[in-house]
Amino acid sequence: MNVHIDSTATDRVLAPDELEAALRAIGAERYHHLHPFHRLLHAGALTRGQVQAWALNRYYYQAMIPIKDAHALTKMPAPELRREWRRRIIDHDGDGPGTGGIERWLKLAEGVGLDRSYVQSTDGILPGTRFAVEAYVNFVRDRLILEGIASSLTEMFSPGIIADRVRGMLAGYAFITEETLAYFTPRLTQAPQDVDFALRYVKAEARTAAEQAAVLAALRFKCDVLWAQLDALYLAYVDPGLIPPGAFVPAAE
Ligand SMILES: O=C(O)c1cc(C(=O)O)c2c(n1)C(=O)C(=O)c1cc(C(=O)O)[nH]c1-2
Repeated sequence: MNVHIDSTATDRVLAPDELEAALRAIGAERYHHLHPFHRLLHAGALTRGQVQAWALNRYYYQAMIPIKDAHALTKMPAPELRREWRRRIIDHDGDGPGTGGIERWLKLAEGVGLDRSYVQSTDGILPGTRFAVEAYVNFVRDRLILEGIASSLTEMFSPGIIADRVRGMLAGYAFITEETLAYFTPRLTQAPQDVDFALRYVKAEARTAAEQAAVLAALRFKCDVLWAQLDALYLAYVDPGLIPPGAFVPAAE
């Protein structure tokens, strides 16, 4: 698979710290903390049904992350790379029944009043969620490992939004407790650990202008994956409220 050259790239090779600054600038401009759906969610401005729609749809992202990471593993020739990356799969899948991020997300979904088996079926998710999440999995499957690792770097920006979310949701919704949001607590340490490795890898391995352009494009793509999921939620459950056939319909409140 070829490296994809971004039309906005310059020919100049960036110093590693310049590359990091360019990655951070993408987050400042495009990360999903800026999306109107998140602003409403974190401000306590949504109904319980809208919060349920968010939890239900985001489950699909959570459930597919280890599949995405398993694709990444198949492209890693070195044991030390795989050792680092397989930790991510364990973070999400756990190392036994009842453990791991996916299980904690199911608890969050149950905590907001959803049925666990309905969530696991993914029957009620939006088409936009499905297509965006699958685009991420396919991206990591089909592109270079450098691009796959770079696409995980949205996690550079997640501790900030997670802290805002937990604070805002606890303050804004009577039906949310700290226990409901327990998913997010370990993410505050896991995400920086993930990023530490991925950022070092990308800064060391993206040596040509074309590789650096591919890394920047991968992060923009991933911001789009996250943004598109929130667009789908906003359109279906906020404004204009176009719920696609077969998707989750909140109970009247
Ligand atoms: O709550 C968030 O806003 C948020 C964002 C992201 C992200 O930036 O992709 C991830 C997560 N959470 C998360 O919990 C998570 O496990 C995760 C894995 C990945 C990835 O790309 O491998 N991103 C994220």
